[in-house]
Amino acid sequence: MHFTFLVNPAASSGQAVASWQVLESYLKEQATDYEVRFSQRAGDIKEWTRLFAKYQQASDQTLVIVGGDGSLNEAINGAMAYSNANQLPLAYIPAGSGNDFARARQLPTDPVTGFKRILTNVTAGTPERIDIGEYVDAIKREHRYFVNNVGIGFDATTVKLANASTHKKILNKLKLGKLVYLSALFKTFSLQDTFQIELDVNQRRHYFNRGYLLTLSNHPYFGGGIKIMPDADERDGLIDLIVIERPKVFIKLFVILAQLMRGKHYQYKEVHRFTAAQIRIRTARLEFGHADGEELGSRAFDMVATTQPYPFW
Ligand SMILES: Nc1ncnc2c1ncn2[C@@H]1O[C@H](COP(=O)(O)OP(=O)(O)OP(=O)(O)O)[C@@H](O)[C@H]1O
Repeated sequence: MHFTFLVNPAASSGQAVASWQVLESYLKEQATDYEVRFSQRAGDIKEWTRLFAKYQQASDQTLVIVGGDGSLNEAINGAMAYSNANQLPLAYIPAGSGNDFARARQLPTDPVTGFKRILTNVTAGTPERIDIGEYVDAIKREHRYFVNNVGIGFDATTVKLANASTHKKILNKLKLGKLVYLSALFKTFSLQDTFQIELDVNQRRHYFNRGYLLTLSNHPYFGGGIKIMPDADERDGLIDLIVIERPKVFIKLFVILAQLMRGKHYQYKEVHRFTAAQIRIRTARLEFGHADGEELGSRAFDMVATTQPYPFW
């Protein structure tokens, strides 16, 4: 049994390297047959996974991604770029700052415990099938997969501002990464405007004039541990969507967001929740978007989103 580790040394502002070092000592101690590659830049993990899926599917080699949600997103997009028919099971050890995918699957954060679990599943030959999201955007002619969420509006603007933060690296090193998002969040309140949304769900069309936050998801979590859709199920083969409109009275927005943190936001008329096999989303004006925390830029969207099960060790 041979393991190939793809490590993103930039994940969690460099802290992923420490996770890898802990794991590597264990691998050496156990005389595990392994090799490791460190990504040099964004895109490496996607390309390496694509090549791995292409050339090594039949062998007893296991690919293990060590990084955050963005690294896993790259791996899925790489694996799916090669083949839809014969999916390459992926193993994943969370070492990012948000780690929402790991949270949803209750994966251990300790890399050695995580690896032991992977080893057990690989030995038994039983990968677990978990939904991954997929969308096709007609405006950008874009086809992408995501492991957690796609966001348009509020959360995407927060991602954009947090990534642009000049203090991100330092605060992450001090384990104060949440402050970056908190400060970006406050800026978003002053910057984010409302936008029109048109949805097609189960042969019905829905219009929202005061769209503020739109999140598509495979599971309950977004934004590094916030349960935005507590009832979303990552194994039901359905895609989950929430739209929050900005209330006419601005202060109510804070009430809704505060209730969101307690999982009690569905009661408000500004909160709209959908689950379906397929959802079409159209927005008219330019809005920021993100997929698994990776920026999609500022654009109008016309996307059809679905899910499909994917094998993970
Ligand atoms: N060597 C590298 N240098 C810089 N960026 C890289 C490198 N390798 C990969 N990346 C990019 O780093 C970004 C962040 O990675 P990732 O999402 O895994 O970590 P994170 O942001 O700390 O975790 P999370 O998404 O769980 O919060 C991704 O966009 C990925 O493409």
